[in-house]
Amino acid sequence: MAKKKTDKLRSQGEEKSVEEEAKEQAEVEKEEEVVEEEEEEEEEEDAEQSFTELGLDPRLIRALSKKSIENPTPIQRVAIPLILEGKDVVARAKTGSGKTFAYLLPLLQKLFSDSSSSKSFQAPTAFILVPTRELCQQVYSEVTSLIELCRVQLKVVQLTSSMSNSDLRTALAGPPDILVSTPACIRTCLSNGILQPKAVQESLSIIVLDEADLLLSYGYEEDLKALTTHVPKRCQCLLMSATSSADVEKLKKLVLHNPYILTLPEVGDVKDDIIPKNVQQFYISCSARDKLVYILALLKLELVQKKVLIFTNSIEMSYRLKLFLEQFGIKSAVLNSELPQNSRLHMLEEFNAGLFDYLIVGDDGQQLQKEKIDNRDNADRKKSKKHLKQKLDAEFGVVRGIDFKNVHTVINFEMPENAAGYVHRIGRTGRGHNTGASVSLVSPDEHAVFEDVKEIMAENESEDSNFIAPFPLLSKNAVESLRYRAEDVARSVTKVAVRDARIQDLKNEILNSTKLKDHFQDNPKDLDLLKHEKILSKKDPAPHLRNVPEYLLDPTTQEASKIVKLARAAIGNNNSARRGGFKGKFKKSRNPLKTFSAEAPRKPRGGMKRKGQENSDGRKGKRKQSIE
Ligand SMILES: Nc1ncnc2c1ncn2[C@@H]1O[C@H](COP(=O)(O)OP(=O)(O)OP(=O)(O)O)[C@@H](O)[C@H]1O
Repeated sequence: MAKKKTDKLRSQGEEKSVEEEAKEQAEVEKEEEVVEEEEEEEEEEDAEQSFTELGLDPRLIRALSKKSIENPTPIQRVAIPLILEGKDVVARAKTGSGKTFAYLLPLLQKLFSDSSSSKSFQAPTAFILVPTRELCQQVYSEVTSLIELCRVQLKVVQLTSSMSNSDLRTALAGPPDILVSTPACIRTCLSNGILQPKAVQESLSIIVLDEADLLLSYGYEEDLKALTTHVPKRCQCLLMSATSSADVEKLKKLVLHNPYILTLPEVGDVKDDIIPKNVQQFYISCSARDKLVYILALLKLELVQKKVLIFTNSIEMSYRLKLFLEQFGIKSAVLNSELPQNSRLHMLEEFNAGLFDYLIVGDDGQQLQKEKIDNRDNADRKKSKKHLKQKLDAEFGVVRGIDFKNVHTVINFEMPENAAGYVHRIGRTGRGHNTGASVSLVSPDEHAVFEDVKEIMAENESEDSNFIAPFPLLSKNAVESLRYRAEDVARSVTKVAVRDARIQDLKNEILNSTKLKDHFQDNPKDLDLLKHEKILSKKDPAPHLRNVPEYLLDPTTQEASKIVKLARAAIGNNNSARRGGFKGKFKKSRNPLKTFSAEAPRKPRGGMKRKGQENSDGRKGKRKQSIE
């Protein structure tokens, strides 16, 4: 570059001595160096702007550092200073782009300085509203951990609609500084006089609507309307969303007074450019029947990197897959809407902590029914248009917003119902600054949805954009070499085995409850009862559990089943093998599901529940429904 400048000087036709030229050349070079240095510094500043430069409190920076988070993500770079300035903000950024810290960090910082004045208030200073209980728990954990690391005196509570009025009252006594909840629960608190509207008007200084694009589709519009009438004008409102849908626009008008809209360039429109660029996407075309062989090959031959999140479309298929993989020594856990809330959270924690590598998610859409809208009229809901939309959103109800940590690969064992579901599933990898990959097993009857997905990818295609390529690492021979064994084992995973596994998971959850352990210490007879029931059920299982009904078995499975029975008889051990036929091969302690220690009280039959006993989230016995 310096040379160019000197050439230019020459081209101007000036006659100079060699000495003068050398001097000039040196000056130009020096000048260039300075310019280059300045440019580099500017670039670095842009890319590496630190949390300190964003004006973040050193306590928060230290806390982040302890979590190995050193540099802000783009959304954090833009949002944090604005929120610190007190602006209302609508922030749209891809899933996994760090939106939670983008609002939590400035929110906490504001509360650090307000904490002394807020003590006279009768209601929390900050509300964080999310669509599901899982998200509630996730945000609550994140806030609690930051507060602990910062060593500040701030109190945070999470409230769910399933808590009794007295539990809600107890939680709100004080009051806490931060309340994490769903809109439905806040409405309950307001209408039951647990939260006084006047107190809210006086205290509330910041309200966050997280996963805003889901709040309306989850049916919270009326709840939000009920709350907004009590939100004071001076209250700062933040709206965080992964997409820019009509619902977000509606919500913006409903809640925000004078919003500062952050439209990050990488955020698309309804097509939702929300798959991180650092996720490589692959597909494998195969018949539905061959999917088990293919996934076995992928995992057994270690062709995908761990940790792996595997999506199916039903709980039944999830357990089938788990039992199938288990036969090959691949241990996994099933996350599904059937398991009680605390078990799901506990399983997530274990997966995130790296205690096991394969998590199968039954993305069955039922979770929504359990999670949202606790105390409202279902008949009305069924009639509403919203209900239809909720059904669609349920597609990613299990996964949306949940922060699965360090997932390297997402496998679509079954394709989701629609392209939006695909995008949300794939968005579980490549989060933060990580890279990731996805492999979708696509059968002929899933081609329509796959075509939709490809269309979306093509629309977003640019030089460094996403595309879906055939999975290159799996040869036909490799698949064929596993086919015989895989098909043999697949046949042994019967409907009854699947049902037993589901029931067993629920039982484990009951028996491993920490709170129940305390209860059993006080009431040993209750434990005897449960054990007795276990022994009885082992000795004398109901015929429909013991024997696979004929109509469920194809001839090969019947044959296999006979052989297994003969083999058992020959070794004189009818008890060691379980009804599923193979689960007993694995040690309890090594199965992640066996380590559940969910803290909620179980309410097994036989009146074991201690009066007033509470779940870890403050709820009183509500497990019965789940167990049944
Ligand atoms: N500055 C950062 N550096 C590195 N990792 C980060 C940073 N900020 C957040 N993360 C991590 O990135 C992951 C995704 O963050 P987060 O859950 O906030 O994303 P999100 O945008 O809210 O996604 P979603 O829309 O799916 O909820 C989390 O594990 C979080 O700890």
